[in-house]
Amino acid sequence: MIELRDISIQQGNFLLSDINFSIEKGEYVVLMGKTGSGKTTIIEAICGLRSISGGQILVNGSDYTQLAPGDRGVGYVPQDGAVFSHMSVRENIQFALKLRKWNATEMKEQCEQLAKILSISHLLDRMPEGLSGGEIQRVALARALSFKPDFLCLDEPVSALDEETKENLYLLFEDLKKSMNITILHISHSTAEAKRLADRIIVLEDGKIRPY
Ligand SMILES: Nc1ncnc2c1ncn2[C@@H]1O[C@H](COP(=O)(O)OP(=O)(O)OP(=O)(O)O)[C@@H](O)[C@H]1O
Repeated sequence: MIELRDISIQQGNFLLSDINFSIEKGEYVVLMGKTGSGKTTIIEAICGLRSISGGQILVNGSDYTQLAPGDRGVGYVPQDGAVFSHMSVRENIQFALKLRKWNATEMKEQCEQLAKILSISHLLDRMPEGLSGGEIQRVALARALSFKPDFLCLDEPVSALDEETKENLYLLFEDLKKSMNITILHISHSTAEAKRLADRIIVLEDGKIRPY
């Protein structure tokens, strides 16, 4: 279970305060809200990529608030993919595995299995420059899933994809939840997508979290 307790974040003139919500183990929660309402800010705080000015982030009762991003076990798919431009697709996908000292055979197997699932096997030896938006999203997803995270944060992960690829990814997300019991927090602007995937939808409005 992940719990945000009285989180406040100040960046420039933008302030979020007293953000409280929790997500049960294995639950799929979709976070909605107007553009600029602070959804990415919240997800990045959970991943340890934004500093918070108050409150606590608890995972299974342990305080993660000050933990380095790499020690949180959170897989993150940023809004624009944000793949590392100086690394090949394969190196991007294996990045977190290298940090975790997987051996070369395990890294190769895991990378190739994910690439197959996400239909990017033919891209493994390409550099990110020139990849399409949809290809970048799938590389980012493979990178986030590589180390088998317990918790996955998805920031509009299918926004650049065609309907058929979107549907394939929805099936993949549903399978991750069912077969691997991964806890998922997914930002979406699509009510249809949220209803299709979520166990629960929450909305960030006027700086507060409320149920849909
Ligand atoms: N470093 C920063 N300094 C000042 N303001 C910032 C900074 N980073 C983000 N903001 C502001 O914080 C607000 C929330 O941004 P955030 O990206 O979290 O919104 P969002 O809900 O994810 O939006 P969208 O749906 O458009 O992706 C925005 O007004 C943004 O301009």
